[in-house]
Amino acid sequence: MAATTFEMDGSVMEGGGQILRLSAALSCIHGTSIKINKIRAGRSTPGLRPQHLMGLELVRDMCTGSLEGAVIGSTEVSLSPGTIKGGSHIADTQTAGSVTLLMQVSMPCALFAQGPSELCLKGGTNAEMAPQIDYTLRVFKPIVERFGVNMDCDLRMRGYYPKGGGEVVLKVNPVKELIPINMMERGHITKIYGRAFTAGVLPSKLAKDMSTAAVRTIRKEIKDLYINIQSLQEKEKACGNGNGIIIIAESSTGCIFAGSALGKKGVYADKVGIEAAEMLLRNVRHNGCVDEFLQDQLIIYMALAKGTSRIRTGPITLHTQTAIHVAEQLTKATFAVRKAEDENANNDTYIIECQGAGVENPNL
Ligand SMILES: Nc1ncnc2c1ncn2[C@@H]1O[C@H](COP(=O)(O)OP(=O)(O)OP(=O)(O)O)[C@@H](O)[C@H]1O
Repeated sequence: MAATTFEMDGSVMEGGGQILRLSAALSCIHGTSIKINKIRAGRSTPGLRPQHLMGLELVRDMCTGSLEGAVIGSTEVSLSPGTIKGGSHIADTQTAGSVTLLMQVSMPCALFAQGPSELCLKGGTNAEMAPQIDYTLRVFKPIVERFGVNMDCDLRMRGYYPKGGGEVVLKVNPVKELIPINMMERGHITKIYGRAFTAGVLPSKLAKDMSTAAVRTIRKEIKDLYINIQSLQEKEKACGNGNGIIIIAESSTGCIFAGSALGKKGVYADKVGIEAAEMLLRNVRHNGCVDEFLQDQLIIYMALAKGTSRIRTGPITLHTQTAIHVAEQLTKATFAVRKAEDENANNDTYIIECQGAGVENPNL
């Protein structure tokens, strides 16, 4: 391993898998070795879980690097990256480990590759504590494309907890550099829509119950918009049993927000619908341009972009604070967070500003 190995403390702030994903991706992009210790020390089962391990192995393969200490349960790993070549790679969590979190770790690397990448990612597509694939496709994708990202994602099979079995194929073209984004005008909400689904042996009534309860909850606060939440029974292209909902709101200025939830044993379907609706309302109320999840997911792109990015958002999450901490340690980007004080701001409106590092793809 090269003498300049950076050490990252995996236990700081959020202390979860996100530190690992961001550190590995940035190490890969910069071609600098990294050692991450105290991995997921903030979690009840510390160390690498299948999703984290597969994510690290995927990054190692993408950058023809080497990985030490990467086994399930490990709390310390070292990554020595080589060149990011592009090409086809497969990562299979063999569990319901989230494919969207595999996308989180691998996509930034693919952007700085020598050529196009095609990544076949297997696991859970609609998993707890992670973006549902519908969130990644309908909320994350259109916004991240504003950085100049060119991606395509083919959802081949949905998979749920505990079986997994989902599959997506992600195609990413490399970029010379990323463009900064400016999302400061929230405008007004013009559209609310979504999907409530059941799959496998679960009755289709659950989807209707989730949808009805969600619409009723949103109606209490937003009275003048048609809310179109489709109830679907996944028949083909779905592995195992599951139910869940995602509700998306769009604004007149192109902002996109979501609230989502998944069914759990013993939880009534209408509760699942209400949970998603309340999440959406919470994210619409703060008058920002991105929701509480997109907030942390955009940080790495802001940090890599060439120039100043600004996003208006709600209260800064611990995930976002952690992402900023990692990005400032591993890139030359600097972030400033302040309260918004214009006439459209309320007590919960904040602005994240980033002087991006302007990382250039040396391979193009
Ligand atoms: N409902 C949701 N909608 C969209 N994104 C979500 C949602 N829930 C979580 N996320 C995103 O998923 C990521 C979760 O990161 P986190 O580090 O907590 O997960 P992890 O790798 O599973 O690790 P750990 O098990 O250690 O928590 C974050 O980027 C967060 O914004």
